[in-house]
Amino acid sequence: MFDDLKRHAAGIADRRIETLFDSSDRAEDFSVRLGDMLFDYSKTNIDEAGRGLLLDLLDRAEVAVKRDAMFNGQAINETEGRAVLHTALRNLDGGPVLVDGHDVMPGVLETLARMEDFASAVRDGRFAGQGGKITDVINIGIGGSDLGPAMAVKALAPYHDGPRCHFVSNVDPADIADALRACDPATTLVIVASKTFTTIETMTNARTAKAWMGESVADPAAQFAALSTAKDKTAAFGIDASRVFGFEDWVGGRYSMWGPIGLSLMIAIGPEAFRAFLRGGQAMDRHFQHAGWAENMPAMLALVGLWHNQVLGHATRAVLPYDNRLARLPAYLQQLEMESNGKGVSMDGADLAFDSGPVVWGEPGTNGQHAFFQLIHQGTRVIPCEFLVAARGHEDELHHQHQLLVANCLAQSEALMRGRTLDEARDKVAEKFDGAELERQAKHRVFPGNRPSTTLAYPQLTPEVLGQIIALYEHRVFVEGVVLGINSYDQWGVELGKELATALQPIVEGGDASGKDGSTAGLVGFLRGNGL
Ligand SMILES: O=P(O)(O)OC[C@H]1O[C@](O)(CO)[C@@H](O)[C@@H]1O
Repeated sequence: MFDDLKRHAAGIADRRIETLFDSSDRAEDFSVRLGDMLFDYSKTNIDEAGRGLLLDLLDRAEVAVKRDAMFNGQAINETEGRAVLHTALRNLDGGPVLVDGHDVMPGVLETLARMEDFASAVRDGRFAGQGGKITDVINIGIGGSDLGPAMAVKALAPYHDGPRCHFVSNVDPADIADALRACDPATTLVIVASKTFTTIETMTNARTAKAWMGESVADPAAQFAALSTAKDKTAAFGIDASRVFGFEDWVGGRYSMWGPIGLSLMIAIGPEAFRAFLRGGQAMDRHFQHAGWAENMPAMLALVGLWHNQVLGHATRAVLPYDNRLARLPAYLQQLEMESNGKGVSMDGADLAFDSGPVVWGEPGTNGQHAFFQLIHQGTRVIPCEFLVAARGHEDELHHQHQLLVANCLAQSEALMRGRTLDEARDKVAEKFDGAELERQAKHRVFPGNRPSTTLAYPQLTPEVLGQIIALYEHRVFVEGVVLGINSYDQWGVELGKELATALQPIVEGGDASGKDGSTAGLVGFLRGNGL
């Protein structure tokens, strides 16, 4: 799949990225626009020929056919026999979407309307707790039932005019305990978010929250809502059907924030702003479906990823939002990308002949600059960086501070590309040192440069722009997955640990650990000896 590209890469191995800018319109040529969003990949070593070979991948993998199959509701999640239709959740004014001949859109729009009614009632007090208007919402969920809304509530803080939102995910009792301590049970709404309504962490925390509420109010279940595909289980938990917001198995957990799983976000920012978020996602869908590949933002973002990870062999990529409210975006993308494309076999069960998706990690700038950027600039491994930056923040009175943020973002990608030569480093320290000491000191100040980065730039982090960004990354994952020939929509790799945890529970509660391996038995013994 990648042989031609690897040969091409070998041929340009010594070429420096900045020399590509000798052609004056490179910045324009090697960037993609959607409305007022810009994806700039000119600071990579991709040239015209390399881009041509990358674009060939899309045809060879029949990405267009598979993209259409996804939007048309075919069961492209082959190992689970399911369609993949999170796009239907934001198909606000679109046409019918058929699954097995049945149009899912009336159901999607009806659920959206019910969510809007409920969110409005919570926000304006028509739905109240047993002690009055809802002041706090606790979303209990994990993975895709947590990361999306948690990331988005933080991202859209300037639009947050509803009750406070708390997100509890970890089975570590510290997580729920901290949230409960901050809330009054009589004015708190608990949302249990779980596609399956079986996830051990979520169900354990939900029971803890119900017991906590039961100590203070007469009818704790009346202050619970549920977001799930499993209505029998939400009923068994005691949550009235009027506060259950269902979805179908064609919405994957990590793709689910556009529907009921986004309820906490909708309560926080209001139905109108939530619709703007959906509209942003839908705009990216339309672009992905209709733009030619070279002008197609998700496709080009995917090809840049494949170039860096599968062709050049860089094992990780850093996501670096110079937008502090996107602090949870790297964690969100870790699930989206790594749970989707962290697979070792292709769709037909054959061992993958190349690397699976990369390790994704990151932190907002400028914080990262004072932490791990040292390694990105001077470490021996190349880490492709993906910057995100807005033209303006929401703090108009502090715009000068925002400008400083932007200067830092642009400076980092420039520094990564240009680096600093030994001669330049010598000049820096020539006044202080001479002779062998000058050489030694200068060496430490050399930056190899030639390190690739991309920048996604947008006017402001509005709900609509956030929708575009999230849908952009979703489609990127799809394209990369299709080219790699894997199923991006299952997650069998999370099962073994879950099974072993279930088997270990009776052992950590005092059972016999002798059947376990020496390390596990030893750790149980140590922890027991220290209060387990
Ligand atoms: O929404 P649920 O069913 O509780 O699942 C939570 C998360 O657990 C996973 O299944 C992985 O364990 C994720 O894919 C999912 O987002």
